[in-house]
Amino acid sequence: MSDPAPSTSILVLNAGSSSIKFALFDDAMSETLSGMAEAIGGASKLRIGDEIVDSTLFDHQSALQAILKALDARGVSVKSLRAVAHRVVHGGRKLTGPMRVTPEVRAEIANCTPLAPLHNPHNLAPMEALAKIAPDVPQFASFDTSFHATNPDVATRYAIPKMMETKGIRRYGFHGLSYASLVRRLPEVSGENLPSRLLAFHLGNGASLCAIHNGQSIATTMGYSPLDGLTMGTRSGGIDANAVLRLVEENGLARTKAILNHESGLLGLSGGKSDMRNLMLDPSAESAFAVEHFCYWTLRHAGSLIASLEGLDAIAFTGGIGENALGVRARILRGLEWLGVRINPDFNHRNGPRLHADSSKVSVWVIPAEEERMIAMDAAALLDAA
Ligand SMILES: Nc1ncnc2c1ncn2[C@@H]1O[C@H](COP(=O)(O)OP(=O)(O)O)[C@@H](O)[C@H]1O
Ligand SMILES: CC(=O)OP(=O)(O)O
Ligand SMILES: [Mg+2]
Repeated sequence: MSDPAPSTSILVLNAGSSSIKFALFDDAMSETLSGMAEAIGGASKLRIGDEIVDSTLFDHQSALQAILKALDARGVSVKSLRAVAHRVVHGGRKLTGPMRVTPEVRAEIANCTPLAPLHNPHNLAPMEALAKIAPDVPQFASFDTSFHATNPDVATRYAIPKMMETKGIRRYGFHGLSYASLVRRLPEVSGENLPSRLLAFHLGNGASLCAIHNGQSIATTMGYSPLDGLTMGTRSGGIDANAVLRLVEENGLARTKAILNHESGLLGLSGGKSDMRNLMLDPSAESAFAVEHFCYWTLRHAGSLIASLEGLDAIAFTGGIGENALGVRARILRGLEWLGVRINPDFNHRNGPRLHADSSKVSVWVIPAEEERMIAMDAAALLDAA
């Protein structure tokens, strides 16, 4: 990697529910520096390249401070950046494509916080902090929801009265920046045209699937918020609305929100572990059940999306679990053997990029999520157009 070139660099901040990933891109869109604050609030680490520079990150705010300090120590001053570009998880109905961050945009992102409580506050806080520290540096936002704008109404409408729909109670879908980067990268990695019927598995702390038809999202497992669909690190995934109402009656609104967003999923099932790496190392029956629940529900949802695609040509895994947890991938792919999926175990051990055996009727790939590059490309296009 070349030296970071601060004055022409775009800094990308990608705050997930358990991590802040960051990367610097130069004018030629080469990544000059990247890192990640991971497992924030738990066994946290701040990594820059292969170096671990800090390990006590209590929350997203202290993680951001540690990132800015580490960048400064490497000669990268935020004040001299060309731009800072952010991932924003929920743009709601109004924020539908990449845009410059203005006070009005920040207010709308704040309005969408109830729809993505684990994410939007962490996306917004760095924008506000940087607007104070470096007011002259332009900031841009790219939205996880945008990629799913191509979903047909029948996929996005809940079967509830029209009045609710006009208030924005509908399915949006998330991880769109990851899926958009996967659509861009898959032909480059595979050396083949983009498959027509592609099922993408974004398996991270948050997890979702996306049915991609000729490069466009037609269905996805997350809905109104990133709570729906698969079993996740701390989120329940799909749960009957009447069960939620009963939880609210018995525990109140605030407690129920905390239970479903922060205390459920792998954490709730295992009795304390949300991190797939830790779960896979733990021999307890609870941890094994949590991993099986994750795989089983991923498969149940995969079946639904394969039906929406009317068949399947290719599968791609991405996200921290999708890219690294070979046992989870093997279990999920075993559950798809009825479709003619066959993998080469050696390829799976090497984390791909190709996983399928020659005899497979469906091609299977591991494509590292490049959300940061996608966000930097969006910001560069807006800067060039200005
Ligand atoms: N080598 C690995 N083996 C198994 N799981 C892994 C590995 N590396 C990362 N993970 C899992 O990936 C998840 C985090 O994924 P990531 O996409 O980084 O999350 P976020 O949703 O915060 O962006 C965690 O459950 C973590 O344990
Ligand atoms: C939308 C979402 O769940 O994001 P993450 O996986 O980064 O938590
Ligand atoms: Mg993520």
